[in-house]
Amino acid sequence: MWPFSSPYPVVRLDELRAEYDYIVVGGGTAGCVLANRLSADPSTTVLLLERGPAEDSWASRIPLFSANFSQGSPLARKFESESQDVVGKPIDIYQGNGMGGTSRINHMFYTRGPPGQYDAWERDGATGWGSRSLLPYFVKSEKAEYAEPDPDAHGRKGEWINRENNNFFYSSFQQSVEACESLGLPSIPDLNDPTNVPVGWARVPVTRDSNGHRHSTFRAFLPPALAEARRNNLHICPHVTVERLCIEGEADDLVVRSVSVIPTNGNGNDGRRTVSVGVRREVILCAGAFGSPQILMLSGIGPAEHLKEHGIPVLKDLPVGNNLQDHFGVFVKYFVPLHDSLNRVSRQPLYFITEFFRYLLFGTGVLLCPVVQMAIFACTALLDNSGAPIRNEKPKADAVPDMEIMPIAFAQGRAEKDATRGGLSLLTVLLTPESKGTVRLANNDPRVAPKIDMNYLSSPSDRTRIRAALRLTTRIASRLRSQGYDLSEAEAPPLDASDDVLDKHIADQGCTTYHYASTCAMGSVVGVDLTVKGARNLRVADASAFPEVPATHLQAPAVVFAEKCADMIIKGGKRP
Ligand SMILES: Cc1cc2nc3c(=O)[nH]c(=O)nc-3n(C[C@H](O)[C@H](O)[C@H](O)COP(=O)(O)OP(=O)(O)OC[C@H]3O[C@@H](n4cnc5c(N)ncnc54)[C@H](O)[C@@H]3O)c2cc1C
Repeated sequence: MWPFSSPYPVVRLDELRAEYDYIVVGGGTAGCVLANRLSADPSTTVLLLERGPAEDSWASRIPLFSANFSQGSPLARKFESESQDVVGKPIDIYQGNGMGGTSRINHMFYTRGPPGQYDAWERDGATGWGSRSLLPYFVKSEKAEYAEPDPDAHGRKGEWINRENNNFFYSSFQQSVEACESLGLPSIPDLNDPTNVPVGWARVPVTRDSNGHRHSTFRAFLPPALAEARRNNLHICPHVTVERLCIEGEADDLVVRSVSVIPTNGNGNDGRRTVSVGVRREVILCAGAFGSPQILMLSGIGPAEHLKEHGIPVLKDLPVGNNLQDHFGVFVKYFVPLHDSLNRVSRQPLYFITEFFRYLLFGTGVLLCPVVQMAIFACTALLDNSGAPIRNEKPKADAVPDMEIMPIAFAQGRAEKDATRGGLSLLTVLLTPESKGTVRLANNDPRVAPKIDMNYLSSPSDRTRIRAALRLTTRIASRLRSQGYDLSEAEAPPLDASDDVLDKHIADQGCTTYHYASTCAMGSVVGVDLTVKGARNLRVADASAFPEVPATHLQAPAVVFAEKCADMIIKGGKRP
């Protein structure tokens, strides 16, 4: 129902019950799924605790506005990383802050990831996490709203809508398709069908509903009518920060008894007003790749030496916060005609007003945020020294692409400053990094961002592969130009650039792609049932639990981790 006719049914901190069966910490991408599934049984009580707000305004659902997270949105939280050697400065990190979490501010791409990667996880010991085991969970949550989705690969009855971008909004996308095909990178007909070889170019589906609104996991899994219907057994409490878990027992038999919560925006005495809520069965952490390890460490589960430095009694020595991964990206920027670029919006106010009314009246146009509609996936091992795909080396069905190029019909920097031209960025991304960073406590305050060191390109193989990926990118740009597309270098290395020139470009244009993962990795921190090692009733089910960062965009895998976690909890019965 939209707009809301009555306020969203939330529960205040002072209204919480003394005890719940399940407490879900973090109402983000994964947390909304878990709260939905666990509260489906009316005899089960569930509490969902979220640091940010629950309001879901009209503007926050318009794709273009809601993806503009860096302009001080209350739904986004900004951190600064430690200085990164590769770019010589800290990088800005953003995460969602509010019900729906990062699915409220992200770019809405719905991509599941290559089946070969999940199968490799299973071979490495993650029993039950192979592609065949995960497919039913992808299908369960999905409502695929396109013409004829293959029923073996897609769901049509789930809660979470995704749809294809049928027509290309900017001509650079069609030009990129032609460039790919002439270079020997074929079409992937359906990026999310596990029977397709995941190498080539593909249209990227997005989580947007038929009204042209962002379909976050908040909208999908906890819509107002459902929250209202379940208000007796599902309590949703926004604007609170989980401080720590109160845990009893010995190192290999820990039991969480309660969760300590404080108001997020409180100050002075109010800010320290701690409420303790008891848990009968389990606590599930869904506070994201920075929040979940932070809460574990504040609760005494983490690297022993680090906890001692902060005066935190060590309950369990685990490598929490290690294994931080992200997809490192490098912008390659070109000038293109202004009319073929989102940069036009800021140059021509009249154009923006026309597009605004076009969206209001017809639900189409630039406010749908059609700046990325296709992406290119390749394996650097199958490129020659010049970056061109080797024609007689075909990837296998279980290939895991290690690079992605996203043509983005927008560019910052020089392209943004030129009033007469627009920008096109070819964002070149390393999908299977070997480099690992860390998340560590800055201090003992749960509201203070932890110290984040991404450690990008610390593995020599990562640098070699990002250079190879950039060579393919410049080759694609060269094809665009030879096809007659009006493109010239803004901030881009030339074709056949040396390693030194590429390294300088990487230092200038390296960036995060916001895919933070694996800080409570399966295998080292949680087991295959997502239970924290040594704990009886504590699981982690969000992007921090991935054994490694999936070679794709992360929201669909995060939802699948939540789906499988809920299924394991429901089938497993009572704990402890
Ligand atoms: C700008 C951006 C664009 C992206 N684009 C895409 C895309 O197009 N497609 C895609 O697949 N992926 C994309 N991603 C990545 C993807 O959205 C995230 O990896 C994924 O949504 C993370 O889900 P999560 O459940 O792990 O965490 P989140 O969704 O971040 O949820 C964590 C929640 O926990 C809350 N929380 C944290 N600490 C506490 C605490 N102590 N107490 C209470 N609550 C707490 C937070 O407020 C938040 O709501 C993007 C990410 C960003 C930042």
